[in-house]
Amino acid sequence: MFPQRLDSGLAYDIAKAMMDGFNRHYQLFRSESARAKHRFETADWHGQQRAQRERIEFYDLRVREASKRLEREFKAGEQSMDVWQQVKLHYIGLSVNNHQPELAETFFNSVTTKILHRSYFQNDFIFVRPAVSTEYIENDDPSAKPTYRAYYPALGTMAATVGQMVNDFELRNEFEDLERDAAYVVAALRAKLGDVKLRANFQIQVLSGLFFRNKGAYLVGKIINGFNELPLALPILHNSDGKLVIDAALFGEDDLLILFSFARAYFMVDMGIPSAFVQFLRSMMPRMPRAEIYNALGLAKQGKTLFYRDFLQHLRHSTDKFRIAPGIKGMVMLVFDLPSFPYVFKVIKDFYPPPKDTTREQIKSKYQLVKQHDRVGRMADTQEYSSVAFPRMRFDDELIEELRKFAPSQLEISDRDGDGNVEVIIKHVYIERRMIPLNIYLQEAFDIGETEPAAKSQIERAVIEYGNAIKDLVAANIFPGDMLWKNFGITRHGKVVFYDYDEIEYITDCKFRRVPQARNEEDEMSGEIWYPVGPKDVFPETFGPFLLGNNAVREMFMKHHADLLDAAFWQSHQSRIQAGHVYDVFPYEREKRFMRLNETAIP
Ligand SMILES: Nc1ncnc2c1ncn2[C@@H]1O[C@H](COP(=O)(O)OP(=O)(O)OP(=O)(O)O)[C@@H](O)[C@H]1O
Repeated sequence: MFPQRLDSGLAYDIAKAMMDGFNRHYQLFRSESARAKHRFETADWHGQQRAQRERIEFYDLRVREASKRLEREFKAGEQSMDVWQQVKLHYIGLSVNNHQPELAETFFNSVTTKILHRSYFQNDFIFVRPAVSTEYIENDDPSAKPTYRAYYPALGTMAATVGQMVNDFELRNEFEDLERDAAYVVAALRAKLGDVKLRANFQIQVLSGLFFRNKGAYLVGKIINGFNELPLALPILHNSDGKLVIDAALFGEDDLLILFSFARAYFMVDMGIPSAFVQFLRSMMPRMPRAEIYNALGLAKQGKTLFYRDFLQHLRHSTDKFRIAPGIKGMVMLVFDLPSFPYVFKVIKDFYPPPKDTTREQIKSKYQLVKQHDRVGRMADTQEYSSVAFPRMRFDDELIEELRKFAPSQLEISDRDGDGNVEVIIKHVYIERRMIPLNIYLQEAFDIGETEPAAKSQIERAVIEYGNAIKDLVAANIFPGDMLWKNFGITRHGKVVFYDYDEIEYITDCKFRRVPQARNEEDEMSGEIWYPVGPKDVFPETFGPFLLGNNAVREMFMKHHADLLDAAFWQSHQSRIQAGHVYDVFPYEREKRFMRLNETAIP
């Protein structure tokens, strides 16, 4: 029932306390993100990674704080439905002039569902879709930064403008040679645009917050000329003397999609009006769901909320059925998908056959580790959901049987809300981007015939990228544990990404060993492992037989990545990480780096 009158003072107080809780959350989130600039300037790389990790926890802490306060001060959980209806209306009123109303609504949903018993809250009490618009929000405070700045260069002043764009961020460090770098950017732009005529509206718009991640800072903007818009990102790094350089110029949607990929750590950006940042970024990457843009900006709860809304809408407007995901079934995870929807759903099974020796808690902690770790473009991000309800009629019977058999504790089939529609309710599920499993990708090439040029280049790409993926993971202190092809997927951009986390370990926790010399002929001939193996022991020489059964694959692997079969490779990386070295991770190809231009200039 819609309340006719807002007559409960208590409802207002609850709404106000909730909004205070949200504002406190966003203020802390924002100042932690803004401090990334200082960490970048002082080359505090460990601090940057720690902050990236810790910021993920902020949201849940603030939700817990706010719900405790509401219980303590207002006995919020004992209030009537009428009061809660009014709380929501007051909250909408308080959100109208807020600069992050969409986040405030999500915060309201989190706190409300925590306080009210699940069966008690209905959609009337929470925001199932936005109530307050995020269009045209501006901060009228004269001291506030605008969301983006516009520059109007002429042909002859382009390099000076690029310099100005960078200087406007007022980074404290000196540049090695900003004029030179600006000239590189302009040359790269010329090469990209060719001889285009500059139209009256020619301009460069630059988001006013720098994007920080690991050891990099990124200027993000777009070039507008006539009806064309070209996305742009300039990575700024420290050189070995602590001076700054623009390392590359990234142009176009694809380069930006790789920079903002779901397989990387979230950015730190000082944003007054996050929805305006999202709109700007979406105009550059129209195919990237808003949910993933919010995730990339570190606003993961908003990402989760939007993903779920997109998913429900997709369900309403599609007719296909959920099915067991193509590929080799997991021993630990039961994976299913909806063909028309580009994500997979992963449920932890109730039991695991040997040699798997793990528990639900351990598996969850590995997924959590990946969430908090720098994913270096090589590990898919997952969203964790509990009690997700799907329409039963959209489920393939074979999939229901599979769930009944392997994950009965996670499955409920019932008409939970009594509306006559039977639902499949899954207690706990991870959702992540769907990729083509690498074993399937390779098999496609084998089926064409390994001598066919198209198949050959497909195998080559897969094997080289697979090795590169493992090497990036190693640099980030991750040992994948299970390196079989089926545990990696290939993305739309041809990047190989790892997605099977249950056996993941830190490189620094592993013991990389050579296989000992056989003691006698019997040992040598034995098909069994005759030497003692500790729980964290890894024998890289033994990877070959599992991975390299196919000749074409073997040849390519040995050409590019034979070092992965040598314990010394792993040991040397381990020592570097132990010595505190933080590796550079580039979300763009080496060929794009300006450094290469400098190198070629050296005789
Ligand atoms: N993101 C994804 N995109 C496409 N397919 C996927 C994805 N994640 C998993 N799969 C499919 O599901 C299968 C099982 O997934 P996963 O490897 O995560 O399970 P697991 O139980 O941990 O496996 P293992 O038995 O190797 O430990 C994969 O082999 C693959 O075929």
